[in-house]
Amino acid sequence: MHIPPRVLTVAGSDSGGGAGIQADLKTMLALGTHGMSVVTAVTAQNSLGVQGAWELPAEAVRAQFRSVVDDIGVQAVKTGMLSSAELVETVAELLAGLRVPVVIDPVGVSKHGDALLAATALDAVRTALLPTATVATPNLDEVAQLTGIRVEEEADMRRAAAAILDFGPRWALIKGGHLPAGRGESAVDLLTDGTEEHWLRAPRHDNRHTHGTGCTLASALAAQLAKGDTVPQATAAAKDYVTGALAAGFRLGAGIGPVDHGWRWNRHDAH
Ligand SMILES: Nc1ncnc2c1ncn2[C@@H]1O[C@H](COP(=O)(O)OP(=O)(O)O)[C@@H](O)[C@H]1O
Ligand SMILES: Cc1ncc(COP(=O)(O)OP(=O)(O)O)c(N)n1
Repeated sequence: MHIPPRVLTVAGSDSGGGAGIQADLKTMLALGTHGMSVVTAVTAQNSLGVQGAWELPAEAVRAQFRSVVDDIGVQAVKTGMLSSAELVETVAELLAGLRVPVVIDPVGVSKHGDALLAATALDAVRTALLPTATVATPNLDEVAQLTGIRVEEEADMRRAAAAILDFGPRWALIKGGHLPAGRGESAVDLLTDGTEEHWLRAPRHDNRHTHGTGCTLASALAAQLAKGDTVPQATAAAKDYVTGALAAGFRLGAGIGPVDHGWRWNRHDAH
């Protein structure tokens, strides 16, 4: 009997299905793993933005985590929207007791500019959550929030990675999706543990339907780690998956549509 590797996401729900828990579980399935979830918050969200958000009690987060870990077991974990300092501290404490790869996506603000993490939680992210990470995957806005460093060109990404590594994750993956791009430029991310450096480049797609890129990349990375990849191998495979999903992103609603998590099976001709 084939038993797929088990991957856990600890994140918020996106009612529109493009980001958050929904993106994570679709990604985990697409990459041949069994996805499981600890829901931290529920958002009313669609292609136009976040219309509301409700956090779950810390006790509910702890109970979901224990139910999954103590019975089913996990081979990798990914975290996303954690909402408040209390939930960041709760999740950090739970992760500290695990001996599996952990991908921390320090989600701060959605693509539409809606806050998904309280400003008062940033210290807990720096001091409690990031030290539990095998890989931390901030985008450039999250780098600025956490370190004060404004990345304006590729060369700044090295300094940003060093500042993120100072908080204690084993690897930093600095996502360059928000870099101002010239025509024909690539979408570049930097993975480093302070010794090795891997620059990941992919064709930049001029597609506005990019909702969920960050969640998708971090979940793909966790799924690949659960399957036994090294961090550089897992990151390369995750980058390939998110690039394909983004290229196939499609229009839904009146705003920014989602990436296509089923792009390896589906075909969308009209964007
Ligand atoms: N227009 C694009 N074309 C190709 N890849 C992109 C594009 N925008 C972002 N990416 C890639 O998507 C992944 C997520 O990056 P980013 O958008 O920066 O994160 P977030 O969704 O957390 O803001 C990264 O690998 C990044 O390089
Ligand atoms: C519930 C929830 N979690 C995380 C996000 C942010 O997702 P991300 O993949 O960074 O995508 P964008 O929001 O930037 O499109 C979210 N929106 N909702």
